[in-house]
Amino acid sequence: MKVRLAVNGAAGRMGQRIIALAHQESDMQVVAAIDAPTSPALGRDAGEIAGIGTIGVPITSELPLSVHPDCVIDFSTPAGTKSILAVCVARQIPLIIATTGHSAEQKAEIEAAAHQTAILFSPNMSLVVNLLFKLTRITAEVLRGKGFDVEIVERHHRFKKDAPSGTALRFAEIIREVQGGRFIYGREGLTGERSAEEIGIHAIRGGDNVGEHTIIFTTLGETLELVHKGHSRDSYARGALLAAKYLANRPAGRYTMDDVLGLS
Ligand SMILES: NC(=O)C1=CN([C@@H]2O[C@H](COP(=O)(O)OP(=O)(O)OC[C@H]3O[C@@H](n4cnc5c(N)ncnc54)[C@H](OP(=O)(O)O)[C@@H]3O)[C@@H](O)[C@H]2O)C=CC1
Ligand SMILES: O=C(O)C1=N[C@H](C(=O)O)C[C@H](O)C1
Repeated sequence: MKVRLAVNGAAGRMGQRIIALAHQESDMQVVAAIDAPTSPALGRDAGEIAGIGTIGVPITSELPLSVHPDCVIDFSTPAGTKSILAVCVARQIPLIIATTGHSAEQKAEIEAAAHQTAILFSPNMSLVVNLLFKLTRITAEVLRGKGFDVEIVERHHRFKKDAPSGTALRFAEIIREVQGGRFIYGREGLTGERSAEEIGIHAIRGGDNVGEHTIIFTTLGETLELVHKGHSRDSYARGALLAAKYLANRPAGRYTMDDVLGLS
């Protein structure tokens, strides 16, 4: 049985890679491709937009009622997540939310929706970034109370709409869960000396960088840096496809990339 996949944000950078890589999988079939109601890609074939030739799936502004996917992957915008979340809840379709930049209120809505359908919500679908979440937690536990300052630096392409990245925020949350502290977004002016509880978060934007994150643990005399550098969006896309195979036909509930990757 093939996993029937719908993609939200299908004409975007990630949506195109999802469609291209899913098309290569013998056990997957792209059955729907959704994008913004204002998208110039509406009505065009999703495979052509993704650069792989026609696949017989037009880009639409909504999930057609006649199409029944086993799973939806969302790489869009917070507004795009809101629309597809309502559809997936109403139609009981498992949903992978890879979009970032949601408000606290929207994150709460996503968590609540997991009571009604299967939801996997992760700011990063890469295997090794998810491993780095674990390594960061271990490092924070070992260095807790030993006088280390923690700062997080992320770099992304000039087109990215949200800052800091969802992944940087997740790293910061992990530090705060282990050590306590408060987030400081960049610094400017007469800030005074750094206080021990600060967790600095810094966003660099430029060029075509597909994503880099550095978690800096620094003290008087030495520094430890944990670094991930993405080279291609395909690392995120492959993780999302693995997640779709895992989530298809699961009952309602909140699932994580740790479940998918066996990192729990
Ligand atoms: N979790 C992860 O591993 C990763 C997450 N991301 C996140 O995924 C998201 C998308 O990234 P990226 O592909 O680079 O961005 P793009 O801007 O290239 O793609 C987003 C797509 O969503 C479309 N869109 C906008 N509004 C809606 C809507 N209401 N319904 C459906 N589609 C809509 C956009 O259309 P239009 O351009 O016409 O507005 C665009 O085609 C971002 O939030 C990014 O941070 C990215 C990479 C990895
Ligand atoms: O917009 C991107 O490109 C990325 N966004 C995600 C994030 O905000 O964490 C993940 C990855 O870094 C690429």
